Amino acid sequence: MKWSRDISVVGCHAEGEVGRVITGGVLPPPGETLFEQKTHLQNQGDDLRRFLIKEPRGGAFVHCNLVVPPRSPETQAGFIIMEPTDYPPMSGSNSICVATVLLETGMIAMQEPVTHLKLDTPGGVIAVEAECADGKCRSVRTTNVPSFVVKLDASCKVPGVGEITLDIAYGGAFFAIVDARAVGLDLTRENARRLVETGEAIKEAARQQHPVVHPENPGIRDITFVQFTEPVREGADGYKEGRNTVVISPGKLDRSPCGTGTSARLAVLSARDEIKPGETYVSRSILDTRFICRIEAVSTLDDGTVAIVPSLKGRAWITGLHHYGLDPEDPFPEGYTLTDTWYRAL
Ligand SMILES: O=C([O-])C1=[NH+]CCC1
Repeated sequence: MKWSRDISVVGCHAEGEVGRVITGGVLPPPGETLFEQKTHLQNQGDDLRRFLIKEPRGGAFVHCNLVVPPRSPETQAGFIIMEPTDYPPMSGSNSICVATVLLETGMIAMQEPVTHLKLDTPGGVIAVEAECADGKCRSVRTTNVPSFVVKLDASCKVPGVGEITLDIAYGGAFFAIVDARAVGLDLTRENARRLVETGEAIKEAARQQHPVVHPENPGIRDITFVQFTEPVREGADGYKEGRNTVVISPGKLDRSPCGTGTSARLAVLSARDEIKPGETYVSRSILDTRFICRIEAVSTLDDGTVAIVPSLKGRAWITGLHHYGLDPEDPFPEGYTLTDTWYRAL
């Protein structure tokens, strides 16, 4: 066997959402910050993402996280999130996968019963609290970056859908949040393809009609995801509970409750005075997996925007240890896609 590339990857999923973790074979990209490193990868090193996420080594369901040395003070490691078409600044399910892999593979020493970490991401520093026992992470609580509302009840004209109302908020990426009833779709597995098609149409229209930029980082801009929601109700355990599903381009649903999407939704609920700091909120996915969430604090951005600091707790499971190699004669060194599983050509 003669490979020109040999990349070590730990397979993992958090509450059903795949979050593979690159643990070897890739040097850190240049850059003084994780955001600069992410930008370098995006602009000059995207072959890594294509090699691992496109077929035949990946698929439209794959997310990959590159572990890099920390850049911010007091952090123990950093990670850069690579998705089927994007490099989001932060990701809840991926943060739970990365923390679980770092601790269960011993890259960072596990402390039982609780390990506290600070991890560096392109969207900022996040705090992680992992409940550990017998060498395993039983749960991971991530305290996310400040999340805030951009617009409530914005109008959006969507070809093939009509005029709808949506909220726009940031939770580590920008989300257009739509009540699923407005498009006549229930959040069921059977509706997955229709939710994706409708969500992608809404995303394109919302990006054009509602351009957004992060007040503290002009490099973080544009709506990345559409989140469909069901109304908040009281769950069986007495906590407020809301189901959602997030559409991830080019064409899949987040199988987890989506930590950044839930963070954006909590910012909207807080702005509408429908949830208080410290109150438990259960976010459920289309698979009915759960993140247990809270608003940990209320803060203000540099421009005076009111923000919340949300946390989400869930669990990840390691599914395999992989070496992805490139045979110099492989005809697909940067992979390929077909619209049968990728929904649209890339
Ligand atoms: O949990 C999260 O924030 C996400 N999961 C996949 C895309 C973003």
